[in-house]
Amino acid sequence: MVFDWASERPFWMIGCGNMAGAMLTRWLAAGAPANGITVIRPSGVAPAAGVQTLTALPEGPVPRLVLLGIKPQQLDAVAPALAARIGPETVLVSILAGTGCASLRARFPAAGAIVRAMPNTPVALGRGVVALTGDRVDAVTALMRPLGLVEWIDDEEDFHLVAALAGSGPAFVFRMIDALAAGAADLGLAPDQAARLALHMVEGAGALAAGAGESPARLADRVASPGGMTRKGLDVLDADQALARLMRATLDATAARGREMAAAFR
Ligand SMILES: NC(=O)c1ccc[n+]([C@@H]2O[C@H](COP(=O)([O-])OP(=O)(O)OC[C@H]3O[C@@H](n4cnc5c(N)ncnc54)[C@H](OP(=O)(O)O)[C@@H]3O)[C@@H](O)[C@H]2O)c1
Ligand code: PRO
Repeated sequence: MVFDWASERPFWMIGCGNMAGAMLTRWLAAGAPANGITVIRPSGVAPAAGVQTLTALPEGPVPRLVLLGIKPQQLDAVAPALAARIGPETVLVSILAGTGCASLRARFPAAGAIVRAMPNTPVALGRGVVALTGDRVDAVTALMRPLGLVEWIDDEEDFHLVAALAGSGPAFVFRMIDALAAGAADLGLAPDQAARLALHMVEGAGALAAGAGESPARLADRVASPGGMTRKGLDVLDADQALARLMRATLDATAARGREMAAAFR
């Protein structure tokens, strides 16, 4: 199913910062009509040419689609006025981390459907991940398709972990790129050259893993020539499950904050 930009309007984007802006960038690049989207944000700064950008909700018909792209801390400032404009024909899609469907339903009781989405910033290139939970709306699946991999999550409780892995994940990879470059620089390479090598290596390795049809473990074995040098490095990562434990602890701390936010923004 292809998203029908002509009939799914008005389409309001409430907030259009780093994350919603990345989604908009991709939708426009994939052919969405700029005049089919209205952005509402306090700064009034148009995120792209041709996109109607307002500082307050527009007059006129009830929106078909609302993408909530504000921070969870801003929800209670935004919800009352927005709720008054939403009707049963409205599908509300929220990208707010740690803000459950029940919290959204309590604030937007008239909405026809409520979907939580957890995108990540690589959606700007159409190579992101968008996890979805809540009311299963085919049009939302179609809307998210141009952004990258779309996955529905059955149990909303899993969404904290999904958000940690897919939503926050790019930040962890960016840290790893920096750590690889810093390590090489510390061992003697010129820092700018180390940064270039680390970045392109990760880009190529990710693309290879995505297209290989083989597990990352198998691909790692292919790099580690018997009796060669890579195995010695893998041994450092694998000793006492050092990397696996670090990744687990990273995801655990991230998801725990999601649960904490869910408790705070009930
Ligand atoms: N960043 C990520 O990688 C990521 C990934 C997944 C989910 N998320 C979720 O995405 C949401 C936004 O995060 P972000 O990183 O994009 O934050 P951000 O860059 O700070 O964007 C927040 C947006 O909210 C707008 N805003 C603030 N008050 C508003 C109001 N009263 N009415 C309408 N709009 C208002 C801001 O408008 P102005 O720009 O005009 O000030 C801005 O466009 C969060 O809920 C977060 O959990 C983020
Ligand atoms: N960025 C948002 C946060 O840090 C949600 C996942 C990615 O809260």
